[in-house]
Amino acid sequence: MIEFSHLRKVYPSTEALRDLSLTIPNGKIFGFLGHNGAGKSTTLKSLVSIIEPTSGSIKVDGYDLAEHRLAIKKKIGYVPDSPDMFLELTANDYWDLIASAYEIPKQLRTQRQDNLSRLFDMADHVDETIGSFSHGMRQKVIIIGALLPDPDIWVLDEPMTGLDPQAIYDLKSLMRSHAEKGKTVIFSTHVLATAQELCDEVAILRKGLLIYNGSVKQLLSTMPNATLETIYLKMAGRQGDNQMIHQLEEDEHDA
Ligand SMILES: Nc1ncnc2c1ncn2[C@@H]1O[C@H](COP(=O)(O)OP(=O)(O)OP(=O)(O)O)[C@@H](O)[C@H]1O
Repeated sequence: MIEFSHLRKVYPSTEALRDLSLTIPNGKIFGFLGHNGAGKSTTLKSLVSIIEPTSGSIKVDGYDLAEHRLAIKKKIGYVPDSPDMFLELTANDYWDLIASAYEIPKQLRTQRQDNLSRLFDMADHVDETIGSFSHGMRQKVIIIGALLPDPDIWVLDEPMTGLDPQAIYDLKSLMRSHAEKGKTVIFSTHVLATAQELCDEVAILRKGLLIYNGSVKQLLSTMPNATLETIYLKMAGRQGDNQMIHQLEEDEHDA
């Protein structure tokens, strides 16, 4: 279980998170939704200790993150929002780094790496540099790296961006089966159909504020026949969206 308590993050020009409190249970797929700049990545980066919150606390299985940082980091596999890192390394070099940081026994590492690289169609590319890969292939390298230590907690920041349909399908299956084992899967996405299909619970952020936290089923039951997209746009979207779109269309027409 992960508990965020009164989390705030203030950057020099923005208050990215405003008093965020929520609990993420084990055994569920938990989605963070929100417009660009809403605070999703800031929340996930705080959980994986890439940034330090201005105030508030995070507990993982009852242990305070600030006091047990290293032990908690070892439980987490993280996919950042951009895969453009370590471009000069080969895929295999990158996974080497992860394997040594997480102290994965050699045989286990070989077995998991083989399985994951075959699943994600990367087996023929392990000795090529990450910089030579397409965006989707880079994303696959990062995903394989995050899953290599078989961490209990998956923290995936927009993990499907750039992936091909087969890889999206496979990743969704992996996420579902990880949650079914009672483990934790947290991800952010802008694709509301995916969130509706995959998430047990969601948090919707708007300009750093939590505006909904609860089950997707419950949210859908508030508006019969509506999709998560419709409900989300009513809660987090711009007022008068349709009016603005009509105005744009009219302006185009007049030009
Ligand atoms: N390193 C930083 N320095 C200054 N401001 C930052 C920094 N990182 C994020 N911010 C600001 O914090 C706010 C929240 O950003 P964050 O990346 O958490 O949003 P997000 O919901 O993940 O957005 P997106 O959907 O575009 O990825 C934004 O206003 C952003 O400009």
